[in-house]
Amino acid sequence: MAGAAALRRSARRIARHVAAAPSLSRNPLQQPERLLSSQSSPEHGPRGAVSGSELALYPPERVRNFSIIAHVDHGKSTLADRLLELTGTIQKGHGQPQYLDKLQVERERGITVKAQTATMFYRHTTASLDSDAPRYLLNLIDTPGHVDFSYEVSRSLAACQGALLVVDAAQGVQAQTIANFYLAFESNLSIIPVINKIDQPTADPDNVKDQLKRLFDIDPSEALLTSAKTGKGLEQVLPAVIERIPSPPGKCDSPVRMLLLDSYYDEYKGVICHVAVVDGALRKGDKIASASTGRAYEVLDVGIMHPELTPTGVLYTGQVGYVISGMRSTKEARIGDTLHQAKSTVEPLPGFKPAKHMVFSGLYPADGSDFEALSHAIEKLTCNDASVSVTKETSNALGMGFRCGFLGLLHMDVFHQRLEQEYGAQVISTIPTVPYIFEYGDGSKVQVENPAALASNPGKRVVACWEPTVIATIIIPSEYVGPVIMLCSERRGEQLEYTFIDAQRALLKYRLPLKEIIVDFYNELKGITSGYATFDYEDSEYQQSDLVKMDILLNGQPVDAMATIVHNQKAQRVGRELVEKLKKFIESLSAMRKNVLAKCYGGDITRKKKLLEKQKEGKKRMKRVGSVDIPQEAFHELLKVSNSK
Ligand SMILES: Nc1nc2c(ncn2[C@@H]2O[C@H](COP(=O)(O)OP(=O)(O)OP(=O)(O)O)[C@@H](O)[C@H]2O)c(=O)[nH]1
Repeated sequence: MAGAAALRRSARRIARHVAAAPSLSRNPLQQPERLLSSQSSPEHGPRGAVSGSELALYPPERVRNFSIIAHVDHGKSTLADRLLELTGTIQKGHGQPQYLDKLQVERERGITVKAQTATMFYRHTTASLDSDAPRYLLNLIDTPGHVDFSYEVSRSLAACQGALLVVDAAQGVQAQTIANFYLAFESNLSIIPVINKIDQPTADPDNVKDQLKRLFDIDPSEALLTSAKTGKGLEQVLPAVIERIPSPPGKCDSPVRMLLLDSYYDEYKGVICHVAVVDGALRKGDKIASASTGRAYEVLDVGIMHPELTPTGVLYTGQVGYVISGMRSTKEARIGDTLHQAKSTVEPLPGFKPAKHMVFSGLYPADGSDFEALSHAIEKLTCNDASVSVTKETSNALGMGFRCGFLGLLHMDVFHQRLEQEYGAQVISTIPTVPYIFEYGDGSKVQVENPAALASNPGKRVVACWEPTVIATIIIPSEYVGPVIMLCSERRGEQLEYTFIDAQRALLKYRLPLKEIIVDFYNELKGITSGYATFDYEDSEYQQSDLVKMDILLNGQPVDAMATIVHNQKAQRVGRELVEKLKKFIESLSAMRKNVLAKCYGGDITRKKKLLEKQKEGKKRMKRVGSVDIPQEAFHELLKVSNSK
């Protein structure tokens, strides 16, 4: 229980960062119904054009840049929708919920993968309807909640001075609430707690207020109570943003200096960079340069996301928007780079820590002849997801392919799905692995991202190995503490903390080897806690470990794509399970090999064609290794075994 005191101590430090609530007399809640109505105006109609001279009306003191952060599914994107509607940025009932989740994969999975920015214009009125009431330019950044994408969150926060910390009124503080709170806290942001989903029958906002107080020392009176579903309480949100979040700092008279937040490739427009203008102003036609490469560019187009790209010809100090400058590839648009007025010397902005790749996997074309097509698809997709690392590799089993580094398993899965959906690529991915470090007898050390690569040093004797670890935070109802502790110790975890966040729920902190959590840990955790556990992790140091390489032989031949590195004590068990599973898959092949036309007596040629096509498809999804055909699914299924035990 030692952690409770530490949590309280850090909470006291935190209190300073939680934005103080305005006094009631200043509280604009007194006019809820008016503020709730859409604020679209002739100047800034929904999706309407915005001119540069209009943007000039928003000096830094009239700008607020804020993120919405939360545990997954606590309602960030829905809240963002409501705020966009409230300000007339999108029309009410536009028929597309979670408007800012634009990717097909985001819509299908109901998760946010990419942070998205939207600029809104808002008249802040606290008294009667006052046409002279000051107008504000608000930049809202909706961020992903899943742990794999916390890199997106930390990048987004760099453009913000404040954050709405959304907490589900029934579920309360969860693992990613804590992680995201600390990200915002460490970025010195003003934090506005928003207790959302108060319409739910099981909502218990008072309990959530207690948790916020206990964990983060947030004064209960500072929390806003909302339902993004019914609209209740939403009228408080934007006034709180204006009153509690500071305006962006920056020097209006200095040469332009901006932070490159994100970039992506558009087939028609080329590379589009999202930027936060820190100092000065940026105009179409300006010459800008990259602080990291020194290359100069001409600004061809500049504008805001309102919420689609809206050209304005200019961006002023403190504003967030986009720039198109003739960059040929997103490789030139390094995220975290400083762009500045060409021929001026400027202090580069702090930028970001580079993305850390936690999981590596080989990606191969399902049909070897599709290598060029896969190469093209990966190149295109990495233009829009720069957090994936890619190097070419060759496998004797699968031919030519790529070794890719991902931020986590979900990220890997999403990348895989996007390759299939957006580029029609059929991909086999090998068993995911984590970056191990091996030391050889001659004192040299190597980072091993592909287990098969260990074999390429046959003359070298391994004398020591290290594996990456994470610090995992798990929140569970207290009756599940026993099984969760057992699960963590089975996964070679070391307990660091055990506290209670309220009368019913416990918080456990464990150091766990990354390998032990990358697949199936979360599923198992959910399974043993009836779905109540939430889980988050941050990477930690390497620890020395007793690791061995395990090869799988088919007809006596090692299949390099199935090689894996496992803990010595688990090698036997994992090996047996892998082989049993593989056997099952290979046996099921006989069904695909059979004469599919055997039962078609005479008749319908189209039916026969269909059956043969189906069989051809099935065969296409197999890889011949030695004299054995392996279905594509086998690779996918095997990875689950190799990592789960
Ligand atoms: N009852 C109720 N449901 C809500 C409310 N706000 C959001 N939801 C629902 O909660 C679910 C998750 O909402 P999202 O807005 O996608 O949550 P999110 O935090 O953006 O999720 P990620 O992007 O995956 O992190 C959706 O089914 C919403 O319709 C609310 O105030 N009340």
